[in-house]
Amino acid sequence: MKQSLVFLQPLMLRLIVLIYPSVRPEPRPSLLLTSMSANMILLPVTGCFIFVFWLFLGRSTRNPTSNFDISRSPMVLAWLFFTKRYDFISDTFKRTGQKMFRFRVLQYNVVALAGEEGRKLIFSEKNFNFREGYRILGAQAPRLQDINIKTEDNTNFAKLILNLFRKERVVNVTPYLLEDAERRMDQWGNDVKINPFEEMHSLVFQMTIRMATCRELADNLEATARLSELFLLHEQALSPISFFLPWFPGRAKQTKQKATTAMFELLSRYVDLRRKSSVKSSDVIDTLIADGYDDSTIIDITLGIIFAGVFNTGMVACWTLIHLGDKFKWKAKVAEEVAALLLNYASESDPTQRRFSAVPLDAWEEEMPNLDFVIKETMRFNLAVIALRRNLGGDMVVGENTIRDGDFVAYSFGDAHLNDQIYSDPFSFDPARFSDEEHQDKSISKVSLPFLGWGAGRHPCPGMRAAKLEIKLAVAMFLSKFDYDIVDASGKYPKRLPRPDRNNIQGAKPIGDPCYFKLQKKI
Ligand code: HEM
Repeated sequence: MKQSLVFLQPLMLRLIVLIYPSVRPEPRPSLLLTSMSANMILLPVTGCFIFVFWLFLGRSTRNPTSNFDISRSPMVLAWLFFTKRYDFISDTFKRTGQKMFRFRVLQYNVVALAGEEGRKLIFSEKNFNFREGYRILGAQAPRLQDINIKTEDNTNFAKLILNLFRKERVVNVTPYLLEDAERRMDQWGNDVKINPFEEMHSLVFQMTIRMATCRELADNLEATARLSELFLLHEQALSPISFFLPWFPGRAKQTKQKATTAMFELLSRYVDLRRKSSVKSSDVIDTLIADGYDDSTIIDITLGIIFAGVFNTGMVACWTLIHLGDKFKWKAKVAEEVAALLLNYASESDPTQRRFSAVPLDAWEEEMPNLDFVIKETMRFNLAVIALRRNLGGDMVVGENTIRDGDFVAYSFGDAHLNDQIYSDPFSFDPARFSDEEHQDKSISKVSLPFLGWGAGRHPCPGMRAAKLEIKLAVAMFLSKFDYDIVDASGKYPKRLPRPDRNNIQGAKPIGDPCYFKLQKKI
């Protein structure tokens, strides 16, 4: 079988090369099959050829005898890397007992790193490119270039975000974020059951839209809900095929393009509205207009911000409340902290939103140590990011191995966050490990970069201030408005709480039976 396939190898390559311009070395217009019907037949047939070709014949790795190289079919490795990324990396490190291994994902080499040295390397090496790492192998943001809309080059996205989320702008938007939170929570009512991964997530989405666009859009709940649906549609279109064969004109590509076009049209209306308005504000769209960006670039930037924030921020807020609902001592501590903050800065007789708005940004950022520990522990426990980079600086020798020019480099946050040499009993949720209480984890301070939740080294998260504030405002308002119990569909405390899907590359989605919050209004 294998021998006959070897014989067919050049033939298959020729066929692929003839049909698809994107993999052809040189254009040959006369041989291009252009009709739709021909394509509809040829695409699946060629897809099968590609599959068989890679499954059986793709080179495993350059040196299958070394322990560094994982010798399995690149197609199987690609599948594992797409569907079971976290498990595949952790299991392979466990099995090999090494701190570094290389594997092939279709045409790409990926070097996975582990341990303190690996961590320091990936976060500090200047030749490891962040953008290139995520562009091909990371979760895919909606991009206007996918619908053939040109934008200005915006290479320093991180710097732009730091500027957009500088202190005075965040201070201006805070009262409106609180208004969003209060309005939503009042709608939830009393003695009701809500699904946090829907209701809380949707609130944080609205807050992110407010942070990232303009107040007209954030105030329009219908338009915000539509945008949320479109992000979900775009996310759901991500499949192994769309990932590794982005040019393949299948349903996933069409869905992604449809969703991106609809997002573009929706956001265009608001950019246009703000451009025509005579009253300027400090909202992101107005700031970008004032900085001279064209409409497409403004939309591309806002899509990038929403994408960067939306899955993580909403998920961290939801998981924080799940953990608090399970750890009564911490729920009480954080609720007391919120009450003390309000007492300190606001008059008790004022309405809720005004009391919360009276708390200065510095106090939200610095005077909530218990909520800080809980959020940090939530991120340690739940976020299973696989950091990605691409080596663009030539071959690099690391110990006995070489990371070649063009290789991708991957590091699983779980290697630090769920490591029992750094965090005692890492699968138990215990915010005290970060506190100065006696049962803090002493080993945390003895290693480099033990906590990576907000990035580290050359790429710290520039959205941290905005994201942390959204989470704190939503959680604080929730705790001051409600007593809540976690319940399952039958109304009882769940036998097992939901767990984060560590293999999901789009964020820590819950797996297991759904759980709900049973709410009792306090005020
Ligand atoms: C809870 C929410 C968030 C979490 C947990 C989070 C986490 C992270 C992490 C871990 C990294 C580093 C990734 C790596 O090294 O490979 C990062 C980078 C980044 N984050 Fe966030 N982030 C959040 C919210 C946001 C928001 C709201 C924005 C935008 C406003 C944002 C924009 C970015 C950008 C642009 C980078 C890349 C920085 C660079 O290129 O140097 N993030 N984030």
